[in-house]
Amino acid sequence: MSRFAHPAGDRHAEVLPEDRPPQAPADLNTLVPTIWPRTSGRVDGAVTIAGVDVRDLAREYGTPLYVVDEDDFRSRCRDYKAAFQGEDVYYAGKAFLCKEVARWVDQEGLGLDVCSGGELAVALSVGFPPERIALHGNNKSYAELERALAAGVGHIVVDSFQEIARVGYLADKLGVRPKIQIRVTTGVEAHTHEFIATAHDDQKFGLSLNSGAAAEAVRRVLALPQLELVGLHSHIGSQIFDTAGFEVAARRLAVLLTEIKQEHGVVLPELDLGGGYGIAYVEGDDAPDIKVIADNLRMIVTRVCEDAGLPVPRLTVEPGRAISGPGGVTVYEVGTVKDVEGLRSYVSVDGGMSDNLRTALYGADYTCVLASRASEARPTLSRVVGKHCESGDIVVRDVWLPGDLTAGDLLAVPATGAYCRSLAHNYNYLLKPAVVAVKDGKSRVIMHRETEDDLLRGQV
Ligand SMILES: Cc1ncc(COP(=O)(O)O)c(C=O)c1O
Ligand SMILES: N[C@@H](CCCC[NH3+])C(=O)O
Repeated sequence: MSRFAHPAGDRHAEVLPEDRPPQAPADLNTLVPTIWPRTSGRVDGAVTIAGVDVRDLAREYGTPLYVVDEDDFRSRCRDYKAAFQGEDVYYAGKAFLCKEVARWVDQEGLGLDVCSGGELAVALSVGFPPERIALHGNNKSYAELERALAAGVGHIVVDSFQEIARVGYLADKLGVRPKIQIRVTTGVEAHTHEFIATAHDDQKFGLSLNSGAAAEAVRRVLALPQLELVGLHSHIGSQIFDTAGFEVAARRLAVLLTEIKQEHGVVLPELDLGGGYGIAYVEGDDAPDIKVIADNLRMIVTRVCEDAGLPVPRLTVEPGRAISGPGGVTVYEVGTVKDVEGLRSYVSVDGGMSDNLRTALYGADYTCVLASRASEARPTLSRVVGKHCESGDIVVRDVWLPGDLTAGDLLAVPATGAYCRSLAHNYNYLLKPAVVAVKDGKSRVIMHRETEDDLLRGQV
């Protein structure tokens, strides 16, 4: 739970003036380990990531800048692989994908979840093995499906009756027999922001268990011999801390597996429980331990299936945020500092809602530190804002920053490795920042900063 959470307990609720943090932390220079990349620290007062000083990064590549700690990313892939040993882990590319990240995911032996033709194109462009790719999406086009089938993508996760017909038609046309999972809406009300909960009935994803649509989808897929129905899929939402929702979903899917066996005599070998594992954004956020989640999920599915006399299916999980989020840091340069008497200090940086939409979109919590030097100046309650023409353009809603903060200082916002670059946009024609990977004291660009030529290309 966030330090600044609303008393009602909704971590995404608007922070009201009376909810302001009661007192400043004793030391503004400390990097709280749970929210910074595994290799970060301070040297000479400045923040370093993987041994690289953020001042050098800002000088060499400019700001705003996304910094990705390669070892942090890879180590989290390994953590998931170890926790789910014998099962399948697919990285959800929507969290953050580029060619280099696709290579890391491939080298670490994970699968890849893509949900558009664009994500698929990135993966295929670096030779990501198609059999380890799963294609998701609630409105996959004929072109996207055809490309995926032609490439030999390992799983298509079907999301509607129309799509089942489309895939059936295309499989016939191409002479292939794709593996199909059915995305099931389990009716679980995940404890997260409304916009990122995906398993209650009143939303766009999946086929409802309650209404019988999921069971009907099973019938329709089984009726098409050109499709190989291999399993069920559920994704209950994102940034979830409370593991109970995963367990309820797993139980409900296992019940459906039993019903499928009774109705069709078919035993499905796979169960995909999706992603959604929360990460710490601010001090006090208590991210679930992946080993505990893995053990619980396995135990529940085993118990339900054994009770029903079913073989235990192979599990798949699809973490996105939990792999790329913690290793990412955004570095900004301070442009102006404006004290609003009796309220707070407004610190404007050179990016904003175009490089991190999450605060504006979900009221998400972030924190930040002065990164280019240490300071013992008096802590000042501050709001870090961007440079967009929008008063909701907030990067960090409430944070204590040193009172001597000034133009030219660098701020670093941790835990921005997921859903920041991937949600980036060009509002006000700001340029999407570069992404730099750091490792063993070295840095390299893995996504170039956009240029004005990029913005003007395609305009007449
Ligand atoms: C089907 C599916 N799998 C995996 C994910 C990844 O979620 P997260 O980044 O929260 O782990 C998502 C996004 O919420 C999703 O829609
Ligand atoms: N974009 C969301 C997560 C969406 C997950 C995809 N279904 C976020 O930043 O939290």
